[in-house]
Amino acid sequence: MKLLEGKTVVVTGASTGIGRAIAIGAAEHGADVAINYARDSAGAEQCIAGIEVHGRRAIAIRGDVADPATATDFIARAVEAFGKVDVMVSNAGICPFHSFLDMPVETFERTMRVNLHGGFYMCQAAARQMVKQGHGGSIIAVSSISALVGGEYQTHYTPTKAGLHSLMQSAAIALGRHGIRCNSLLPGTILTEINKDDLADEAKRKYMEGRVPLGRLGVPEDMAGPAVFLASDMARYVTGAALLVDGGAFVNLQ
Ligand SMILES: NC(=O)C1=CN([C@@H]2O[C@H](COP(=O)(O)OP(=O)(O)OC[C@H]3O[C@@H](n4cnc5c(N)ncnc54)[C@H](O)[C@@H]3O)[C@@H](O)[C@H]2O)C=CC1
Ligand SMILES: C[C@H](O)[C@@H]1OC(=O)[C@H](O)[C@@H]1O
Repeated sequence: MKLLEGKTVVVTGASTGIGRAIAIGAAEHGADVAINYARDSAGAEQCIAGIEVHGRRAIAIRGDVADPATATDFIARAVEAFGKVDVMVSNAGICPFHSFLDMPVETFERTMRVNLHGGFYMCQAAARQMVKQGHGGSIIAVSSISALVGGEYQTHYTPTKAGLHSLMQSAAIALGRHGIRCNSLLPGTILTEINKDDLADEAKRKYMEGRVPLGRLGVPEDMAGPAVFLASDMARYVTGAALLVDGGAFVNLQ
């Protein structure tokens, strides 16, 4: 069964990793997809090809999500191409691992701007379009298990992920009357570019794997099904919720 037939899905930071897998998963379920990407044109092209393989239309628009103008431009270009926006997946993010006591101001501020401010601008721009269209919609923020737990080298990052989930809770209230659902997706540890260096440390990787009851770290494609579910009418009464997709890592205390 195709869950997103006839829908337009927009995904930020989709040239790689989780964003790319969600964009392609949405196309597999019948959606036309607009992707935002920062710099990696080759990655964006691969994502477009992955969408088109499923017989769906795709466009890629370059832009830094930290700039509010990127969000209005992205939504306008998606509407120009496909006529509407039904689903926003705000996925773009960075996690430059760094210790707390000597965190450079620029690293802290950039992480905030990309992850939290960027997510706000993108979700707001999509919501404005959905309200104008008048037939509801679904907004998904890619938050993290890190919204729930800390990380020694992620003191600048985990607050952005908690903030995104909080944003979805408040937006769910603000937008419920318009039939727009807002939820967050909380991936556990997923093997992507964002943690390639961190997990190159064999001991760290083994430790992280050992924490997962399902016995392996995640891959980007593990996020596609949960995102498609939240985007689809199967989740028509789900809003303000957080869907943790971590192989069971969070509950594995002892
Ligand atoms: N990999 C993991 O273990 C987890 C990742 N996440 C989140 O998933 C999201 C996707 O990350 P991954 O796929 O893992 O890593 P990734 O590094 O492959 O993907 C991040 C994407 O965001 C894009 N991006 C970064 N800054 C941008 C900007 N200023 N403007 C536009 N795009 C920008 C990158 O170009 C890249 O395509 C991030 O928000 C991350 O925080 C959440 C939980 C776990
Ligand atoms: C980048 C990290 O490996 C990753 O990001 C998250 O949000 C997860 O909690 C992991 O720590």
